[in-house]
Amino acid sequence: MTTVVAQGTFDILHPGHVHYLEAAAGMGDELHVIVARRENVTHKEQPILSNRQRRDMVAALDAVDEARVGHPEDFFVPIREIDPDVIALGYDQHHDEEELAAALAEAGLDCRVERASGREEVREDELLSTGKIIDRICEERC
Ligand SMILES: Cc1cc2nc3c(=O)[nH]c(=O)nc-3n(C[C@H](O)[C@H](O)[C@H](O)COP(=O)(O)O)c2cc1C
Ligand SMILES: Nc1ncnc2c1ncn2[C@@H]1O[C@H](COP(=O)(O)OP(=O)(O)OP(=O)(O)O)[C@@H](O)[C@H]1O
Repeated sequence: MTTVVAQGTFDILHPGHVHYLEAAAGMGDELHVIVARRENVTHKEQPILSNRQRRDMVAALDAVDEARVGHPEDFFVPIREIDPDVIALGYDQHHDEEELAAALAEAGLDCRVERASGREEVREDELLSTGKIIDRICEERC
C-alpha cells in the first residue's frame, strides 16, 4: 500500500488541478490532499474561496481519497498523521525537492519527494490557472 500526499491552494478548480491530482494518485494506491490555509498562501493573492469550500471540492474529485485543510503553523503535523510514502509536488511549485527531502529525513519521516507533470493549454479557450480565470472574470464581468 503506497500512500501519496499532494498539496496546494486549489482555489476555483480547473483541469490543471485535476491533472496534478490524477498524476499524484498514479504514484501510489491512496491519495491524501492537504489544502493550504488561506493565511499561509503568501506567495500570491490569497484565495477567494474558504478553506472549507476548497477542501470539499478537492475531496469530491475521483482521484482523491481524503482531503483536509492544512495545519496553521507546522506543515509536518498533517504529514506525520498521514505518514505518506511519497509527497508529489506540483510541476510549478516553488518548493525545492532536495531541500524538502532533507527536511523530511531530519524530522525522521521516511518519505520520498516526486514532481508531477504539468498540463499545457492545448486549446485556445482553455484556462488552466486560477489567476487567469480570475483575470478573465474581471475583464468580462467587472
Ligand atoms: C509537504 C508540504 C506540506 C504542507 N502542509 C501545509 C499545511 O499543513 N498547511 C498549510 O497551510 N500549507 C501547507 N503547505 C503549503 C501549501 O500547500 C503550498 O505550499 C502553498 O502555500 C500553495 O502552493 P500553490 O501555489 O501550489 O497553490 C504544505 C506544503 C508542502 C510542500
Ligand atoms: N496546468 C496545470 N498542470 C498541472 N498542475 C497544475 C496546473 N495548474 C495548477 N497545477 C497544480 O495544482 C496545485 C495547486 O495549484 P494552485 O492552486 O496554485 O493553482 P494555479 O492555477 O497554479 O493558481 P495561480 O494561477 O493562482 O498560480 C499545484 O501543485 C500546481 O502545480
